[in-house]
Amino acid sequence: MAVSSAPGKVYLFGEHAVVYGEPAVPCAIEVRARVGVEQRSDNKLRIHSEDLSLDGFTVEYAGSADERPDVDVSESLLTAAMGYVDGAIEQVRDVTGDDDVGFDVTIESDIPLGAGLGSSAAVAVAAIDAGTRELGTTLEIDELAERAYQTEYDVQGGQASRADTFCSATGGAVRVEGDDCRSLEAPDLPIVIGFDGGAGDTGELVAGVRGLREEYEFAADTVESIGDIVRNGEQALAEGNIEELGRLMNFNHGLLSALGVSSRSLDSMVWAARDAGANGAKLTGAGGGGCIVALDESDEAETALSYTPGCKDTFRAELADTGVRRVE
Ligand SMILES: Nc1ncnc2c1ncn2[C@@H]1O[C@H](COP(=O)(O)OP(=O)(O)O)[C@@H](O)[C@H]1O
Ligand SMILES: C[C@@](O)(CCOP(=O)(O)O)CC(=O)O
Ligand SMILES: [Mg+2]
Repeated sequence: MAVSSAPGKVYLFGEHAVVYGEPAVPCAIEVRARVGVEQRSDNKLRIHSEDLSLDGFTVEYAGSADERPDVDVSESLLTAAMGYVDGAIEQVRDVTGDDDVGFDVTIESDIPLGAGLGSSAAVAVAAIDAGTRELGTTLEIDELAERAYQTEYDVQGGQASRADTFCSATGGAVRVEGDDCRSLEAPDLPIVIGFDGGAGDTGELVAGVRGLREEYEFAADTVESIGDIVRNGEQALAEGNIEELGRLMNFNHGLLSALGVSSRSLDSMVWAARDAGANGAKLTGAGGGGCIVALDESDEAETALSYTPGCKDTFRAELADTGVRRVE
């Protein structure tokens, strides 16, 4: 068996706009998905996941949808849950040229699902890395990131950026603009996360922004303005200017909100953090529900969030310097 782990991430700036070629700056954080992959003697795929928003489940099937057995979870949840793992295993088969190989896949994840912390990218990166290693191939990080991106692209209906997957594969802070992906020097940032306990559907939210952008020129301009914020944000990050980073994050949240991807609970967590003196706060990832990211050196934002109705969990996140980790 091969086991790999990969980190989740927060977006300092640029989610959604990055799908249309604007730059984005995500940072990997120390919450991880661990995926174990073991080759089977038949061609079946067995997926066991411990940390979905259900009590864990196991499915075993031979690859085609109609061969999937009934399990005690809703069809939509199961399809969503298996999409990324199926896609990752497709990539493993493509690398090794072995189309008939079966696997037992075990997923353990600390990353809340669908909450904007990049659980999908972490699962795809770790599964492709462990699966290819199980068959004797160790991928270069760039190829691993590219193949994980292909998985997200396929599952999200052809609407995805390379930001999450590159960040999860390489770790640290990164800058992604189209297919140009690079690592950035970043100071140790005082990152605080607030989580409303909910989730958003990435594919649907991306489609919503796409629709607005096609319908209104001002929505397209809003997407471009997010790109301008990111370019300023890179400068502030290089200078370690936390005040400026916070101000730009606030601005970025406002534009995401204008694009319809915030929610009442995300907005209340953002305001709770700001009122408590955070340098800035914004939603992270696709939005709709899930997490906000704030910058605050003191404990005030975390304390305020813990008393905020609608905030289910709050914690400080360490930057993850390492991306994919080859555990076994
Ligand atoms: N522990 C897990 N086990 C199986 N699949 C997972 C797990 N964590 C995440 N996933 C996959 O990732 C999807 C969520 O990804 P997405 O909607 O992009 O949100 P995010 O990446 O912000 O968490 C889930 O529907 C599931 O397919
Ligand atoms: C909205 C988007 O920019 C980020 C989605 O992040 P997450 O899956 O919600 O963590 C989509 C993408 O870049 O593929
Ligand atoms: Mg995702």
